[in-house]
Amino acid sequence: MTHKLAFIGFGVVGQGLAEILYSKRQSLKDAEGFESKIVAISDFKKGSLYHPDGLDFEALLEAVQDGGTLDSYPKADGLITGWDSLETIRKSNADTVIEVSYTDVSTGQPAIDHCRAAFESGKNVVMTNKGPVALAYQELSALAKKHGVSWGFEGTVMSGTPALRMPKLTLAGNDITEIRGILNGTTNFMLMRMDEGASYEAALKEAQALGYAEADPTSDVEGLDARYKIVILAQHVMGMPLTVEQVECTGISQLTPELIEQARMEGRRWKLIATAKKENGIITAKVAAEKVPLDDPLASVSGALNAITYQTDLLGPVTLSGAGAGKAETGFSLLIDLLTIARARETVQS
Ligand SMILES: NC(=O)C1=CN([C@@H]2O[C@H](COP(=O)(O)OP(=O)(O)OC[C@H]3O[C@@H](n4cnc5c(N)ncnc54)[C@H](OP(=O)(O)O)[C@@H]3O)[C@@H](O)[C@H]2O)C=CC1
Ligand SMILES: N[C@@H](CC=O)C(=O)O
Repeated sequence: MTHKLAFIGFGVVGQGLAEILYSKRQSLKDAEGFESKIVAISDFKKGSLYHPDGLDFEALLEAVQDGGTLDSYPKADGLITGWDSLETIRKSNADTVIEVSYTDVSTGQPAIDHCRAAFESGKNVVMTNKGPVALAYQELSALAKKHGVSWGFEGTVMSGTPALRMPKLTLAGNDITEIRGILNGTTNFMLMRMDEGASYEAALKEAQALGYAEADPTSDVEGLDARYKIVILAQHVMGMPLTVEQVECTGISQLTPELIEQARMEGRRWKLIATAKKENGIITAKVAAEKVPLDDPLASVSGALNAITYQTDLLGPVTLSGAGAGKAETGFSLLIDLLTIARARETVQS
């Protein structure tokens, strides 16, 4: 069967997934039996399109990448324009909603409502938006279950690097007592560039141009994005209730060239580290810039790479390193969530 997709948001990550689905369509069909079509896109400024028979991948990407909007997409019989996000979720014939709108770090909205509307309409959601997972994990997990649909959010932590799926599947049976890692690509990239002599402002601009930063980069530089991610890890991987407010949080905006130089003289490097620790059934978590010694494995994680160490009772420390942000890297996280849904559907049908 062909998977019918509705995109809410069509920025860096949305286009990243669309490019992968188009460029790998044959190999996905051959290797996985996976076929998809985009039936709808609803984006604030770029516009909204819906066609129940599917939109043309190439024409969509050409319109948005050449003109910045979907306005030049060819008009065809049956094409509907102008639906907002909730209309698109409720009225389209999609079976899966791809939620790739902005992460709102105060309320998680409107993405939480997007998930509610999708689940209540019997649609799966795959998303990279961290708000709903960090702020409404219990409610939305229960709602998806009640409606018999799937909720995938691998890309909310470390883009396509399997920071959620790897521990849940392959470390199952372990007690994970501590998680420590570099969870934000923008700040890790900025710290590398500042260590090389770039100014804070220039380093941030570069990270934005490379598609790593949040729409409001305050979330990156003040540690709010990493705070959401450690909350997601605590809830989903450690199975511990943790709220955003319980996580002490500082970012990197206070780091001056002098502080960076001083760390270098001490044989250390600044890194934005997120930690969650479980002791006697109580979880504590924080996000803060730390001067790590050069022999700490996290010291050599550079650019937009991220790394995470899971402290397990049966295996000891297990470290995973890989991309933390980026267009194709995060587009891939949505693909693996889609393939997981497709494989489960095949298993049920066979
Ligand atoms: N970039 C990355 O490397 C990663 C990003 N993420 C997360 O993925 C999500 C998407 O990121 P990214 O693609 O980089 O962000 P972009 O800002 O490039 O794209 C977001 C798109 O969503 C649109 N949008 C925002 N709110 C709505 C809404 N309510 N309805 C319809 N469209 C909306 C925006 O519209 P417009 O701008 O046209 O007004 C924009 O085109 C974010 O939540 C981010 O936190 C997660 C992991 C990595
Ligand atoms: N802005 C985020 C994007 C991925 O979550 C980051 O830089 O890590």
